[in-house]
Amino acid sequence: MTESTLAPITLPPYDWTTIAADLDREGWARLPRILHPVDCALIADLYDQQGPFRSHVHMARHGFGQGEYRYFAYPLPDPVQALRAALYGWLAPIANRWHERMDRTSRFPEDHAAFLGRCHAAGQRRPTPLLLQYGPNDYNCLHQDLYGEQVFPLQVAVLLSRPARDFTGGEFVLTEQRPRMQSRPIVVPLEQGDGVVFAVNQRPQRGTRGDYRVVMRHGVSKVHSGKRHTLGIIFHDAA
Ligand SMILES: O=C(O)CCC(=O)C(=O)O
Ligand SMILES: [Fe+2]
Repeated sequence: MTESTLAPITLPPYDWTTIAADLDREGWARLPRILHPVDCALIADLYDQQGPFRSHVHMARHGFGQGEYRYFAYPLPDPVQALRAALYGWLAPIANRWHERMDRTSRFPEDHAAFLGRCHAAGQRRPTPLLLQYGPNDYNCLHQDLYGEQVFPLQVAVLLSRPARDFTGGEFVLTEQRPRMQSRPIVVPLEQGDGVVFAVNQRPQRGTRGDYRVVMRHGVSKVHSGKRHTLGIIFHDAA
């Protein structure tokens, strides 16, 4: 199938007040049915084409886990570009509140193009949206997608495959590291087309004596059978 068969993407009418409250409380929130199953299949099918990508990473070679991913090249395929820009618009105010609560001085512009301008000026010019592919026994070690000093504190992953039908195992996992405490594990059940928005690294947590910072990481448990594809949307570009 060709890229041109991908229809324009608009976001479902989410309740962003509830999403913001979930993010504040838990550090993640579900974005149900952000992509239609047809678009999920079309985007996953891009994986085997050369054209849309700038690089190909075999995770085992870097100690990142087992499985592979490809970073999209600019210009991004329409639906990826549309999702990235639309999601940023809703997430930037939440990111700004988080920065304020964490006593960070920088604030994010309303518009994603303006934030990318800042990344590019800082030497972070390479696109970071990616397509991941996992087969049997593949997994993704806990990590943080940091690519330079410019960091947007939230990112989104969209499950493109059907759990139990296309693959088994392969759960999306988060950990939360609180000061002076052991890490807390979180499993996020996703259906095909569901997105999850989550903290890239630090986030503020409300405590009895004001806000403190917790550190989050994300990864994927071992895939037992089948093939699992994910679309990753990271808002900062890479050096
Ligand atoms: O495959 C997944 O669910 C996780 C992908 C990931 O690490 C990312 O989108 O940054
Ligand atoms: Fe990641």
